[in-house]
Amino acid sequence: MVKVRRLDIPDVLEIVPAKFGDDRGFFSETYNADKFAAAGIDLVFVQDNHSYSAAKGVLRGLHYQLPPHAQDKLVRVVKGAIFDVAVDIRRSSPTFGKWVGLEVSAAKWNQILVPRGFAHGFVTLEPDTEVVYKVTDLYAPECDRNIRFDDARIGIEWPVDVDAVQLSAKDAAAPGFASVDLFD
Ligand SMILES: Cc1cn([C@H]2C[C@H](O)[C@@H](COP(=O)(O)OP(=O)(O)O[C@H]3O[C@H](C)C(=O)[C@H](O)[C@H]3O)O2)c(=O)[nH]c1=O
Repeated sequence: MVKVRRLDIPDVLEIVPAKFGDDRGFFSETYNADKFAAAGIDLVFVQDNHSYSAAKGVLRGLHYQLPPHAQDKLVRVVKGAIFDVAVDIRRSSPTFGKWVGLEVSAAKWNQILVPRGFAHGFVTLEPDTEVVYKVTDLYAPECDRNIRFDDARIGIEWPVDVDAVQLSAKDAAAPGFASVDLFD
């Protein structure tokens, strides 16, 4: 049984797979193509990613890949917790420029589906956080783009002190929303 909930931007989904506990621990099918398709998530994933962030307040994003290598992302947290954000960057969308956020954590055992056409980012809420995610297209650096996490036009309400986040050099130098390549 896979529970699926549409977030305020309905293309972005929260997924909670079943978790079977016993006196040894637990077992969970964290992805099952048939069960996810039956729940409306009919995607073919071609790459798995795993990132570890040592500190609370590590912020990765906002990132996306342009077509022809746009990626849908199925994100979950195997240790710790993140505040995950998806930003609609499809010009033709009624929610263009809008963002939605969700706490994703090992404790909640939830996942977020961030479709292609969205910029993605997260900030860690705990130290030693490990994020694993499946993507529907391979890494293509030439199509990789980023947007400033604190762009005022998007107005993401990060639940951390944004003056104290830890960024990669690439993300610290990211352009503003007004000057990036978008989706049609
Ligand atoms: C994304 C990616 C990166 N890399 C290499 C490139 C760099 O040498 C190194 C770190 O890459 P980056 O700093 O882009 O990693 P993150 O800041 O965690 O970026 C990711 O985090 C945000 C939240 C995302 O949604 C994307 O999946 C991705 O952009 O891994 C690869 O070899 N393959 C890949 O698919």
